[in-house]
Amino acid sequence: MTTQQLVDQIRSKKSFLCIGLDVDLDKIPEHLLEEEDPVFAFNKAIIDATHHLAVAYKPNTAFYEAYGIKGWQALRKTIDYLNQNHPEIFTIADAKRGDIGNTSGMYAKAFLEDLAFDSVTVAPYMGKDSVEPFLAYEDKHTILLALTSNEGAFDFQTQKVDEEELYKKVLKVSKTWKNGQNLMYVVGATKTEFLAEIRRIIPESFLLVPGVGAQGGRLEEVCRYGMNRNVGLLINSSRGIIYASQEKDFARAAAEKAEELQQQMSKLL
Ligand SMILES: O=C(O)c1cc(=O)[nH]c(=O)n1[C@@H]1O[C@H](COP(=O)(O)O)[C@@H](O)[C@H]1O
Repeated sequence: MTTQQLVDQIRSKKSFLCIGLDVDLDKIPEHLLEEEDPVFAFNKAIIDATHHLAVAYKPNTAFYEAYGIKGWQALRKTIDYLNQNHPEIFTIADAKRGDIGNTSGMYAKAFLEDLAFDSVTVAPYMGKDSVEPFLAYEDKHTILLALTSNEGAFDFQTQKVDEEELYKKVLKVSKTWKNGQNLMYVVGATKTEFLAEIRRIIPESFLLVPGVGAQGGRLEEVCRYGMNRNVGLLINSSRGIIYASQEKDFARAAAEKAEELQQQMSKLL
C-alpha cells in the first residue's frame, strides 16, 4: 500500500485509528475457548465489528509466538483475513526486529513477503545494515522505533551522544539510508512533550503512536504537536479497545470504544 492510499483512507474514514490485536487467552471471553482457534475467532469478531472505524490493525507478534505453532497459525489466518476482506486496511506486524544484514533479510521475508503485511516494526540499535534489508521492500513500510512509550525510553533514547539525544540521531541518520525517505517512526503517546522537536526533524514522515488508552497518553496532545498536512499519524490502542468487555458482548463493546476514538479523531482532522 502506498502512503497516499493510507492518507486517502484516513480522509474517507475520518479516522487515523490503529487497533492493536494483542490477544491474551487469559483475557478473551470464556465461550471463545471452545472454538477450534480461539485467537482467530476473537480477531475476526473484532475486525468485523471495527473495520469501518479503523485504518490499520497491528498484531503484536509476541502474543502469537507465545502460543507456539497454533499462535503462528492464528497470526497467518488474521493477516490473510485482513488482506482478503479489507485490502484497503494498513497492516502492521509489530515484531520489533533487526539483526545483522542477512538475518534481517529473513525477518523481512517472513513478515513482508510470506505473511504479506504492509509494514513491520524494526529496532534501530544495530544500525544501517540491520534496517536496509527491510527498506529494500520499496512497496512496503519499515517502522523504526524512535522514542518509545515506556519508562525505559529514558535509559538510552533520550541520553546524549556527541551532545545530541540518541533518538534525534536515529531520526536524522536513518533518513540518509537507502530508501530511508520511506521510513515511518514509532513515538509513544506518553512522550508528547518531544513531538514538536521530532516534527522539526521529520516533518513529513508518518508516526505510529502507541500508548493512548491503557498507558495514559492523550489523543488531543498527540494531534496538537504531531499532526502534519497529510495527518501523518496512526494512533494505536490495543487493550483499551479489544478488552472493553470480556463477556459475550466483547465485539460490540470494542466497536463502541473504537467509535469514541474515531469521533474524537474526526473533530481533530
Ligand atoms: O511498537 C509498538 O507498537 C510499541 C512501541 C512503544 O513504544 N510502545 C508500545 O506500547 N508499543 C506497542 O503498542 C501496543 C500498546 O498496547 P496498549 O497499551 O494495550 O494500547 C503494544 O503492542 C506495545 O508492544
